[in-house]
Amino acid sequence: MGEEAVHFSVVDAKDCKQSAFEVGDKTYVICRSDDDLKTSAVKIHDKLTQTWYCISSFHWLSPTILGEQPLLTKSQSVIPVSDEKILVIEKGVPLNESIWFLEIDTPFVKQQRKIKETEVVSWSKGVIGVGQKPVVISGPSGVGKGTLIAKLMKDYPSKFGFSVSHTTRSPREKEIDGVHYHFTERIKIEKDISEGKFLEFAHVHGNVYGTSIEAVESVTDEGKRCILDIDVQGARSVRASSLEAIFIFVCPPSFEELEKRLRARGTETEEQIQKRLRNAQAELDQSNEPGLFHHLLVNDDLETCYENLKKLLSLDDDQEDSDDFFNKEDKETASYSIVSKTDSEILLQSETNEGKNGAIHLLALDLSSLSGGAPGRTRGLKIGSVNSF
Ligand SMILES: Nc1ncnc2c1ncn2[C@@H]1O[C@H](COP(=O)(O)OP(=O)(O)OP(=O)(O)O)[C@@H](O)[C@H]1O
Ligand SMILES: Nc1nc2c(ncn2[C@@H]2O[C@H](COP(=O)(O)O)[C@@H](O)[C@H]2O)c(=O)[nH]1
Repeated sequence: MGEEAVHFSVVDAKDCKQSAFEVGDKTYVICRSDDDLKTSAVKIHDKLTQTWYCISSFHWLSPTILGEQPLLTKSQSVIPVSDEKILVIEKGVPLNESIWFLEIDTPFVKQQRKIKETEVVSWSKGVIGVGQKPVVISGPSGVGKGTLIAKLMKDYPSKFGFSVSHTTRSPREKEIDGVHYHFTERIKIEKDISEGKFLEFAHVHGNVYGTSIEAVESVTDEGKRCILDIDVQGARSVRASSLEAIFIFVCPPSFEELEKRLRARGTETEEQIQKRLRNAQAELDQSNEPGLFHHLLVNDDLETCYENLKKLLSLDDDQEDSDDFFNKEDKETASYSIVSKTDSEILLQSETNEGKNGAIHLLALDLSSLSGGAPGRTRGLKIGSVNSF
């Protein structure tokens, strides 16, 4: 962007310790929590019912605030970017720690509001770049999903990361807590699910299995492509979520061969094997459903199937994550204020980062490619330096 193209329009950006914004029929106040002055609190005023939702002994008047919350710094710069999200820039931290969105009416928030029957908002950390799309692998029990994924992890340890699911089933011999699964109690997983910490969950073969938002995001944050091994119900839920992924269904060469593999694995009782085989038929029936899986792979000969899986993954035209900007320039503490906004771009001005000749450092935050990450992260931010003046 050239010098002449820089316009400072008057925008509704609040730059202070407490910010209030009207979006639709509601006013959102972002402020410090009374209990812990470093964390944020959100109060919501509904103009239609003239009701305040803030921490209260009446639970229906306390808003539910989901997601990891930003630590409040000396001040924030805040502006609504759409009817769905408010952008919050925290000051005095490295830029890649400073960009947050308060989701006020995204599909995820709408869904949670219905479930909880109260006001809900959700914090989501802004992340530069899109990362590679996660890969969801489904297929009947015993078809070889785990075997294929293990080979991929062994051959490409720096490229792929496994989404470690939670389950209420007991560990098998050689299964390690935190590596193969997070083995958990039903009461604990149900509480976490009700608090919106899970991307998806399902009752599978008599146990609860679920993918936490953290399981997926921690892999993507490491710069790796996340692999999910989940059943068809889970795949369906992820398909309906904001997470954009590649969906692969692994089929057995025959039902007889599937049964043979399941028995040969020797990890289930006869009763469990029968249950898994019944569920296998139902899963196979859904594998061709339009709009569910992008690819079907037959796992007959393991090596051939593995080669086909590798081909599918390398053919995918995902963009590489580009965090060059942060690597080069902005690991250091920065304080940026919002100075102007268009539909797709926000201009930020550094307060501390003046150039040698006293020039003001400007950054353009491009919101045009925001893509659905799992709730908890807003990926697809692009950022670039604007000519100083
Ligand atoms: N192509 C193959 N040919 C023969 N055996 C195979 C093949 N692929 C996997 N197996 C074997 O089949 C058994 C089941 O494989 P695996 O545990 O990977 O299945 P899975 O789909 O992950 O099952 P689950 O959903 O129950 O976790 C294992 O003993 C594995 O070694
Ligand atoms: N919906 C989900 N399904 C999951 C998850 N993790 C695993 N699974 C599926 O469960 C069955 C059984 O697994 P097992 O380890 O007991 O053999 C298998 O189909 C997995 O794909 C999850 O987080 N969500």
